[in-house]
Amino acid sequence: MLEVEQLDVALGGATILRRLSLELRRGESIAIVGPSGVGKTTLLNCVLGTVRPQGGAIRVAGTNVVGLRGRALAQLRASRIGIVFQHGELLGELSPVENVALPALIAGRPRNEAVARATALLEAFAVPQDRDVADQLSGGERQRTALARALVNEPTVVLADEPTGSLDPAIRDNVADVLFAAPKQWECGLLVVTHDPAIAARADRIMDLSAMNSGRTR
Ligand SMILES: Nc1ncnc2c1ncn2[C@@H]1O[C@H](COP(=O)(O)OP(=O)(O)OP(=O)(O)O)[C@@H](O)[C@H]1O
Repeated sequence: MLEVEQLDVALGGATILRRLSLELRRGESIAIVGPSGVGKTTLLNCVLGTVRPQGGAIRVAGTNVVGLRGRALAQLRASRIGIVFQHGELLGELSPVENVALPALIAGRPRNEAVARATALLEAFAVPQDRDVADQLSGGERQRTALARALVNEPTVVLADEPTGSLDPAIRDNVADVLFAAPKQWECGLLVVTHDPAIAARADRIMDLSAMNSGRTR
């Protein structure tokens, strides 16, 4: 699903990731942990193709992201990768269904199909659908909507950067239930960056970047 092989990344003259390898399989979740500045978000950005590594390969469903540009990169990202951010990053003035359907519409799916899939995902994640705009959703509902949006194009890989970081503990657990059920339920791989040990512990595997990055120099 996702193979990272011997990844070398330097930013601003400093080595961030060195010879980093990992393999994420279908139905599996991996928590990426490590101290602030170790390169967790940088790793996600490399998978997205927004940070270009100096060396190594990142294969998403067999296609190497490294070296892909422009339209080919955008297409791979849209069809194969879903993203969940810390604060949901929904479009507040659109409805929950519109937020979730949007990536499917951009990918060229017919409107009725996009709306039907968005509606089904929101229902599965118990997000109220009678709200006019996403700004009316609670924090937990927003994150569940963001996960629905990440899944709407049936991605190979879901990347989540501190997806529960802005939630209080009771709601955090509810969002984590939905998040960690996703790989098996929707047949994708899940890469979660987190500072929260309770969230990391729910992943199938934990990778500590400070331990994995051999010979890192700052
Ligand atoms: N565009 C850039 N140019 C130079 N340095 C950068 C750039 N982007 C990130 N960095 C640096 O790379 C290092 C890794 O950043 P990254 O955001 O990946 O860390 P992180 O592990 O996700 O940290 P946190 O847990 O605080 O979010 C940091 O020292 C950061 O300042």
